[in-house]
Amino acid sequence: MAKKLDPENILLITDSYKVSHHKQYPSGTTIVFSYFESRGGKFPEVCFFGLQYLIKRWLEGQVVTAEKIQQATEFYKLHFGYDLFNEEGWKYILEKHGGKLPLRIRAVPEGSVVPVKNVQNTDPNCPWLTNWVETLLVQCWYPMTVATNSRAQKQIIAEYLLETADNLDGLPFKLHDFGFRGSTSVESASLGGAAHLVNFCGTDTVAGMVLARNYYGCEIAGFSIPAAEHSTITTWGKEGEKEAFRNMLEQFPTGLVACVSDSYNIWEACEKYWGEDLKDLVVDRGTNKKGVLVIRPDSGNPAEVVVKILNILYKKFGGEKNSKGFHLLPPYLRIIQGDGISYETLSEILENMKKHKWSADNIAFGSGGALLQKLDRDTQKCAYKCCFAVINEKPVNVYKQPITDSTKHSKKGLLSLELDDTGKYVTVEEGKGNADKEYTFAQVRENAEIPLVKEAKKN
Ligand SMILES: O=C1OCCC/C1=C\Nc1ccccc1
Repeated sequence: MAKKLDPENILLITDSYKVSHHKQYPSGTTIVFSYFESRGGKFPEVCFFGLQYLIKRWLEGQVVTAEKIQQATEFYKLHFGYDLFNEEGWKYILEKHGGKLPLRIRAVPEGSVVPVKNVQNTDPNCPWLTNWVETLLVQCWYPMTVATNSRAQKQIIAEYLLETADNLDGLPFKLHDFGFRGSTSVESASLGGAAHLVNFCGTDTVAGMVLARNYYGCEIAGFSIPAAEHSTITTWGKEGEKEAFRNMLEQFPTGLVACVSDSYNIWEACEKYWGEDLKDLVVDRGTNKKGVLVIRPDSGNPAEVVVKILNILYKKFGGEKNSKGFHLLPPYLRIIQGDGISYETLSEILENMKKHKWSADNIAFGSGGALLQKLDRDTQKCAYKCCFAVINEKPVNVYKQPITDSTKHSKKGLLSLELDDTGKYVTVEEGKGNADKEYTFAQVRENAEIPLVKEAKKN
C-alpha cells in the first residue's frame, strides 16, 4: 500500500511542468513578476472575489516543511522517473523563511469590479516561485466568474424592480442559490456559493456560508426557509397532494414556506388546492400569523408558466396595483421559479411578466447549474502572465505576442513593482507569510454593490 500523500502539500499543488521551470529561467534571474487578468469575455466588468480564500486556505503561514519536501521529492522522482524536483530551492525556503512563501501578491480589494492582480517573488533566490503558484491562483477565475455572473443577474432584476415595483427592498432575496448538488465538489460549492452571496442573501448552498464565515468573518452570510421537495409531496400520493400541501401550512404555521406544486398538475394545484380547498388556511395564515406561502412551479416554459400561475392566483386571491401600476398578489402569496434560471433566461421571464402588468415583486428565482457550474476559465478569459523580470540586476520587460492569435498578447513591463528611491528594484520585505490586508464580507459586498442600489440608498 503506497504511503498516503498529503493533499494539502503546496509542493503537490501545481502543474507538473512547473517542477522543471527552475531550470528554465535565464541564469541571474532574481525577480519574476506576473499579473492575473480577465481579458474580457461574457461580461465587460468582472467582480473580483476569492483570492483571500485561496491565500488563507493554501498559501498563508508555514506551508513548507521538511516532511512535505521529502514527500514531494519521492513523488516527483516517481512521476518524472528521475530527480527533477527543486529540492534545494524548497529547502532554502524552509531554512531562510521558516517555510513561509517569499511572495508578494497585490490585488484590487475583494469585491471590486476591476480585474487586476499581480504577483512577484520577494526573495531573489526564488524567482521560480512566482509562477509555481500560478496553478492555484488562476483558480480564482471560478469565484470571480460566479460573482460576476451573479452580479450581472442582480443588475437585470434591479432594473425590472425599478420599472415594476415600489422599491428595491426585495432585491437581496431575488436570486436563491440552488447549485450545491450540481457543483463538482464541496470545495467548489463553497467557493461558488460564497461568490453568489457577495451579491445576494438567499442560498441553499450551506458550504458557501461556511466559507464566508471561516474566510471572510461573516457569521451568517445567507438565509433560507422551510421548503418542500418533490419527495415530501409525492410520498403522499397523487390523491394526497392536497393533504401534503395542508401539512406544509400546518407544520410551518408562520413565516415563509415554499411548496413545490408541479408534481402532477400545477394548474389544479393553484386553482383548486391553493385557490379553493386550502384558500382560507392560506389567507388566515397570511393575515393573522405573518405567514407567506411561496408556490414553486418546477417545469414547463418558465415565462409562460409564471404568468399563467399569477393570473390563476389573482383570480382566486385578488391583489392590488402598486405605485408603478403593476399588479401585486396579496403579501402572503408569492412565487419562486427555480427551474431553467440563468443570466440568459431571467430577462425573458421578467419581460413577459411586465408585458402582462405583473410586478417583479411577485417572484423570486432559484438558480443551480447556471449559477455555480455552467462557467469556465474562458467565460472571462482569465490568465496569468509574466510581464517583467530582473535579470543580472537589469530590468526586463517580458511579453508574448503570438503571431497565431493577436488577442493572446500579454501586457508587458512593470505593472507596479516596488522601486526604492535610488530607482533600484528592491525585493520587498520578506513574505511575512500572511495576507496583510483582509476584507470582511460586508466590505466585499459594499465594493461589489451595483450602481442602481447605491443610487437608491442615497435617496
Ligand atoms: O429545489 C431545490 O433544488 C436544489 C436545492 C435547493 C432547492 C430548493 N430550495 C428552496 C429554498 C427556498 C425556497 C424554495 C426552494
